[in-house]
Amino acid sequence: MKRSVFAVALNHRSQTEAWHDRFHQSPYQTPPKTPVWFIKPRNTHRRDGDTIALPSRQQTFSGGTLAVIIGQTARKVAAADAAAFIQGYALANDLSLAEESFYRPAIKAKCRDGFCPIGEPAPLKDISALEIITEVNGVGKQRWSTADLHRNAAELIAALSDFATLQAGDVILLGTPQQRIEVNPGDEVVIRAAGLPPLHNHFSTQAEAQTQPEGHATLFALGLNYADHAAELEFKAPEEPLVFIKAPNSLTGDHCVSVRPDNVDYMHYEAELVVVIGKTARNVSRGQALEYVEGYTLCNDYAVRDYLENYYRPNLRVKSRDTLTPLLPAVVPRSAIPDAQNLQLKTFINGELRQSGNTRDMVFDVPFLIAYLSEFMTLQPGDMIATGTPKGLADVNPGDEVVVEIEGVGRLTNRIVSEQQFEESLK
Ligand SMILES: O=C(O)C/C=C\CC(=O)C(=O)O
Ligand SMILES: [Mg+2]
Repeated sequence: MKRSVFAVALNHRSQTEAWHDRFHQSPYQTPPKTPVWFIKPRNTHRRDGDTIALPSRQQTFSGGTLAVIIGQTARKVAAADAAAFIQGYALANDLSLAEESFYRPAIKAKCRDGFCPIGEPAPLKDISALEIITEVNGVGKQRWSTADLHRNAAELIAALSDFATLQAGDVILLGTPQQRIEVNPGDEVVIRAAGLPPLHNHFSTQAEAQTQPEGHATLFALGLNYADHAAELEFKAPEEPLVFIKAPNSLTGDHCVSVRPDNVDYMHYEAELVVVIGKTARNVSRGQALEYVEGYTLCNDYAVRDYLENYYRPNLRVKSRDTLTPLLPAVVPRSAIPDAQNLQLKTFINGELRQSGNTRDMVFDVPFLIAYLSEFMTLQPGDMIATGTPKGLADVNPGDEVVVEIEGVGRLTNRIVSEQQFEESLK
């Protein structure tokens, strides 16, 4: 079953109390206005009873939480109606390295292999004050209540489905308290809550590789991976890849529409080379990395800058909106692209050239990115890496035709429509 696992940070009162002063300082400036979403991609997914390998020389923390399972397609659902879209609940463990910052997406801390085991589902009538208990080696270590969450399941379904259409089987993790329990190799951890099957996992230094990953292919994206684009946004080029994950609901195809939300000031295009993984990659060296590439395609990584907040920036509400990742379906085999680090990228708006760059200007090249990600995540065939965009961004408006073209890879055309036009088209 293909599914997406969404999670939310800073949703527990103990977290916002602990971070209160920091929220008013750089880089955050103000407390988050909207849920701080992140994605637990398919390499993190495990089941009850699975053994989970812990990274060496780094502290890993348990994050027992409640998972809400979506039962039917949910698009722009009001909180008052959300119950009809909930199939059931399960226990989950949102494992993480230390949460030292909420500014940029925490891929290395939260998306490591096995960092999201989810238990068996069951229906529950009332989760308004459900106690989530964590036991380590048979000893109760943590107990927290869903009554202390800022947003409940219905409110989170409403917030997420407002910009990302959810499908049956999708999951939302409701959050974790500030205090986290450290887990070590040899530990047996059980997450319990009344009315739900417990979630048992053994932790070790080694674990069997994930056989058939269940979730959607992961679409990684790079922020500020061209120094000239970083400069135009008044950032320095990052010293480590700025990786975020785009949700599959945002994908659309060639000659499709992309929806510009009404009442926003700035939605811009981003021409990007996309690498498609062709075979399972884990701990791959930079020198071997291209052997794991099936081929290349291209995407338009649109962004609605009005929705940027300094929490897991760029946040899902900016980058994972329905229809805002047009992707060329055809993949050009690696053999046909002798040097992916020397390709011209162009964007045309209504026939006028507006963006032009070359993949040689990437801050982190394709082999580096594959080696970097595969050091802590198993990359599977079908996973993709959108490698960032060069400078030359501009606003787009309803009626605009946007063409992204990458030398030797292809040409992707899409048209901008308003939210109102799009809603009309669905009737
Ligand atoms: O934080 C920002 O303003 C920019 C983040 C991502 C930009 C992006 O998608 C790209 O550089 O490509
Ligand atoms: Mg981008």
